[in-house]
Amino acid sequence: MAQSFPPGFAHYPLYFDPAQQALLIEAVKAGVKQAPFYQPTMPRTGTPLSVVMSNFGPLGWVTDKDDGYRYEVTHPKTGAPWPDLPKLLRDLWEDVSDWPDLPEACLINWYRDGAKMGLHVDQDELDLNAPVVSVSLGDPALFKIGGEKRGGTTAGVKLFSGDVVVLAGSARRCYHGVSRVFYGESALVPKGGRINLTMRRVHPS
Ligand SMILES: O=C(O)CCC(=O)C(=O)O
Ligand SMILES: [Fe+2]
Repeated sequence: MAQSFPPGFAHYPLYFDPAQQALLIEAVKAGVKQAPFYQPTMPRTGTPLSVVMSNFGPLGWVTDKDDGYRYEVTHPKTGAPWPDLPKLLRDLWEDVSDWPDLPEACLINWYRDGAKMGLHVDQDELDLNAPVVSVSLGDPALFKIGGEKRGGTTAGVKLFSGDVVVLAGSARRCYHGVSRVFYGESALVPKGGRINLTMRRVHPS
């Protein structure tokens, strides 16, 4: 049977060409010079996530043992504001989001060897109507998306460097995750692996 993706899910293969991907990597390198990757941990248990993270934008998504999932205006380790959202990402949002306001946060996930992301719903935002727009760079990954309730079947798509995914409508409230990264297949990310950039609105427009 054909896989079924929820309404509002969109995949734009190779939205960014290799030259634009290289520019995005330069922007990430500059960003993490100002706001270094840090090791996020799960609420309560303190278990480390397998990705390391940073953010662009006025708000950054962070998590740690004591205070859990939340948005912060400053980096949890340096206390400095997050770097500005790069123009290429702003332009992408304006092109594909169909939303009147710019995103407030852009999470930078770095998947190194063996990293993945369990099924979850992005739900720390005060408005779940604005879409989530995400960019894949570097190694390919298997992205899974199911329904609005936990459990049940998922559909899967292999995301390659330069691909963009939009979660709007129902898909915005659906469980999704990254079940594996094909580590070492791309040479784009200087220290290897996959970079994912996920833009979100936090406050209602
Ligand atoms: O890495 C991806 O493609 C998905 C990331 C994600 O779902 C998230 O950061 O909430
Ligand atoms: Fe997510």
